[in-house]
Amino acid sequence: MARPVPTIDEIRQAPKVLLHDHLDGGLRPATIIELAGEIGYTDSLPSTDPDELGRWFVEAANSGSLERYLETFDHTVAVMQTAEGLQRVAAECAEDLAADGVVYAEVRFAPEQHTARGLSLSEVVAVVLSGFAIGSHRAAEAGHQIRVGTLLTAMRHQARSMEIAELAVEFRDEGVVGFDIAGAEAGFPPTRHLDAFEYLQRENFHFTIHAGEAFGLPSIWQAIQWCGADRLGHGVRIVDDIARTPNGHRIGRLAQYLRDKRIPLELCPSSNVQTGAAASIAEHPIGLLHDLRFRVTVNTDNRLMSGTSMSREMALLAEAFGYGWNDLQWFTVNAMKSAFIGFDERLALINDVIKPAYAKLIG
Ligand SMILES: O=c1[nH]cnc2c1ncn2[C@@H]1O[C@H](CO)[C@@H](O)[C@H]1O
Ligand SMILES: [Zn+2]
Repeated sequence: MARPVPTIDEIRQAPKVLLHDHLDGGLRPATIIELAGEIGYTDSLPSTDPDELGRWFVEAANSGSLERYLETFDHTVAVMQTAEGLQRVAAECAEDLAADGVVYAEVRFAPEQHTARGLSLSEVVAVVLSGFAIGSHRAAEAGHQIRVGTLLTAMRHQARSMEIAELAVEFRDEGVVGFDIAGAEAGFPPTRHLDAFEYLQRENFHFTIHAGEAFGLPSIWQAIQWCGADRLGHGVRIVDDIARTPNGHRIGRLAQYLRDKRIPLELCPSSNVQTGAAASIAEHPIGLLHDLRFRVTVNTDNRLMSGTSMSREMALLAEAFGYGWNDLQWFTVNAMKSAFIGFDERLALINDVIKPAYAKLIG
């Protein structure tokens, strides 16, 4: 008899690892409303009822286009402009992830978007880091251990990536573990930011690049072969380089390279359905990429805009593809192996936290 698929409540109890989560895409609706009140932004909000506001974000983000999806961030970014606001949002992020059973998370945000009310880039980074520390501490007191690493994002349509890369390196001993570029993909190839990526490589630093989400193989190819990305944010369109044949699959050279080099794909199922990168969860290329043993990881992207959590993303996949605990452990270990913290720390989390917990679940 087939084993029942794990339920969301069971999955919440299992340790999970999240590599792709945006700080400005994960606010609690009630917090947005309170922060808006403090800075005089209330009249610009689509609703002042938390439940209604939460639904508004999901519906507005269900646009089928990345550009329209990204417009919803105007409201979250607007209320993340003060030291207190940023610290609170970061602390709640750590608490929410920990309560969902995430034991290690890399959370990203773009410092350049949070200076509208006079904070400097360094002040923005410092208060977010302190917020993560506060939230992780509170989570531990509530019985949930979490470690949060920070990624600094540069916006790909802007020209500040070198400055943000330097900022990331400046804070490397304070909790910033990597760098990223995000924003609209079509028309803004990663090679526009080559100087920043070359600088990061010279500094022996880590970076991921949003690529292969709203644009296809050329974007992925540039991110890996020109820019030297350690991981791919989404990368889902790598399936364009895989053809079904009567006997199996023909894997093109770029896809083969990613698979051979174990390049991690930060896949975000619900987000991809909302932006039109996948038709549905059941048709999401993660099924094929998992079967072909690419280095697949499961991520939330934006919990607010997708009305989701790490446990929910895993539960949706378990339901759609019949995944059991072995598969969920595989995704989790893949993610931990691909994290930007040191090898010793990754190994300790795999051996001391992840594997013992899944051993019990697998039974
Ligand atoms: O899936 C995505 N693709 C590209 N850009 C994104 C995605 N999600 C969020 N952002 C962008 O990243 C900024 C910093 O966190 C957000 O403000 C948003 O504009
Ligand atoms: Zn993203």
